[in-house]
Amino acid sequence: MNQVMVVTGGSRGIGAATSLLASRRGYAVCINYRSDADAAERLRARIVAEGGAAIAVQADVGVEADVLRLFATVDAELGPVTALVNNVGILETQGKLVDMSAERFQRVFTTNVVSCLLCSREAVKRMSTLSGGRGGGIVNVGSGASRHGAGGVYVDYAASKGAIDVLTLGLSKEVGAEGIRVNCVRPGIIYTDIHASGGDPDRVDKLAATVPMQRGGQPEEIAETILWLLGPQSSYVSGALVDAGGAR
Ligand SMILES: NC(=O)c1ccc[n+]([C@@H]2O[C@H](COP(=O)([O-])OP(=O)(O)OC[C@H]3O[C@@H](n4cnc5c(N)ncnc54)[C@H](O)[C@@H]3O)[C@@H](O)[C@H]2O)c1
Repeated sequence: MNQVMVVTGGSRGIGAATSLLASRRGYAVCINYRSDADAAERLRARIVAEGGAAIAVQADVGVEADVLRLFATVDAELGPVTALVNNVGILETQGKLVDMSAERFQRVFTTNVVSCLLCSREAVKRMSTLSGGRGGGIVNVGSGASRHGAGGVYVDYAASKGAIDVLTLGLSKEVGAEGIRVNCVRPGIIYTDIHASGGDPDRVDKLAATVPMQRGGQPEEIAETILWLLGPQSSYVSGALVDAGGAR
């Protein structure tokens, strides 16, 4: 039977690199996207042109009804999910906590944390060996920000990534007996469009200069770590928070 992966926010950045690599490693892939249908369709077509299987599904994964529709579509078109990458994440403009609204906190937590809870719940229902599933793997994309507070300029984002760490630890214990491994990769400074939303276009280069390995990372390097965490080579790894940040 097919290995089926759902990648949330899979049309660009780390999500796109993961979708492409997963296809090359034999997964049928669901590329979830929220608004960029063109990018999702281009990636889907590229995967199919390479001989892979992929679908692109629009869904805001912070919205429960969208998540239910997403997983039902995957069931119908690819079969039950065996690997989930909770990749979506948003970063708003830099700022001080005292200037942040409750709406902003809610927006960041809904996208970064509630999405992870909703998608993980739907995946576990389908993967659990206790209810007839084949087992599987979940990788949450956290951030080094949960260790260092995102430099103190996005404390809301850092707090949401702290929640992802704890969600990983707790869920890995909850589903360990159900044939499901749950891990978290915590990227450092990676060259993607997320930095454009921070309000300082030079910030990513300034941050990359602070990395002990003397460079920022590429999305493909995080994708490799994610595929490792989902693959047989990491068969006894669960509940791990894996830093991929060049020692930063
Ligand atoms: N780039 C970095 O330096 C870095 C560092 C640490 C952690 N991360 C994390 O990596 C993950 C991927 O980020 P990226 O750097 O590739 O950024 P990105 O902005 O390129 O990709 C994020 C994707 O998620 C999508 N998305 C956002 N909200 C969504 C929603 N509600 N429903 C569906 N899709 C949604 C966006 O449209 C986008 O395609 C995020 O969780 C981010 O926090 C990135």
